[in-house]
Amino acid sequence: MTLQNPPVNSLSLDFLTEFCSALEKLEMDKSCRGVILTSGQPKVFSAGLDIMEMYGKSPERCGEFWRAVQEMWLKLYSSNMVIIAAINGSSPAGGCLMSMTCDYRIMADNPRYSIGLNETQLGIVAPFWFKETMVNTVGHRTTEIALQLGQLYSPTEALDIGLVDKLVPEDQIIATATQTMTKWLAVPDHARQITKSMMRKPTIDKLMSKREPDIQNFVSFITKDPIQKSLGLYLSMLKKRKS
Ligand SMILES: CCCC/C=C\CC(=O)SCCNC(=O)CCNC(=O)[C@H](O)C(C)(C)COP(=O)(O)OP(=O)(O)OC[C@H]1O[C@@H](n2cnc3c(N)ncnc32)[C@H](O)[C@@H]1OP(=O)(O)O
Repeated sequence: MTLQNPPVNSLSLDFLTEFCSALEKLEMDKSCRGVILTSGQPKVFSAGLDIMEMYGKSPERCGEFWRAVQEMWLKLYSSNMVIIAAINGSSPAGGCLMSMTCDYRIMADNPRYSIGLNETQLGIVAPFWFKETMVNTVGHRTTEIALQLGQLYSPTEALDIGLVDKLVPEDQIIATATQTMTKWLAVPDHARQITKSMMRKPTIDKLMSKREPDIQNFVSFITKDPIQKSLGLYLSMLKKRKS
């Protein structure tokens, strides 16, 4: 699957809806046992959640957006397929979350790229299921530091802490992902799927049982004046940096 939402694959409501529907089709297709997730945009895997979906929007619209973010995470994290992330660019915040839902992460070895959950840098707080996905990936202590600082890691640093599993030159990323997929698909599906579910089920069940309060939480947090102000400042910083 190639992410195509120019310019930076930000995760808008429309894009998330289309992504989930495409993933669902693959999930139901019994001939499809694995997916390689990559970006069709240069230099960026995904810029994370579309900040415009959280800035100046009505509570109803924010709620609809957050449900779509939850759905994307639930579909990816609980997928029966082998999902390999071929991270061919920067992957901050929601982009890092998306990568962490995959079974294996291969990143392009380019020091200009970065990956991590940088929410605190925007003045917002990663919800419990973002936090738990990271704990499940890199461990508690590393997550504590990473989340409080809103740390973005270079590919080498990400490999050191286990946030990605392998670095390769960018032009070899799909070939490496394909070789890795062959290895994963050699394991009998039922045994691998049960094992995957055993590892991830507690975190998935937790969000499933708290979906509505999590939406309410997000809406009441994101629509607060100081949070809107922080997002506005961050957006203008992004635009200024460009000019
Ligand atoms: C309770 C709340 C919990 C919320 C949980 C998760 C939050 C998130 O996921 S918030 C999103 C966090 N994302 C970021 O901080 C990334 C911001 N973007 C960047 O750092 C860079 O854009 C990036 C490294 C991805 C790419 O750099 P460039 O290739 O140099 O592109 P530009 O910076 O010039 O960006 C092009 C264009 O896109 C706009 N943009 C970038 N990111 C986003 C985004 N996440 N949402 C919306 N729009 C984004 C950027 O402003 C530029 O716009 P124009 O100036 O209008 O062209």
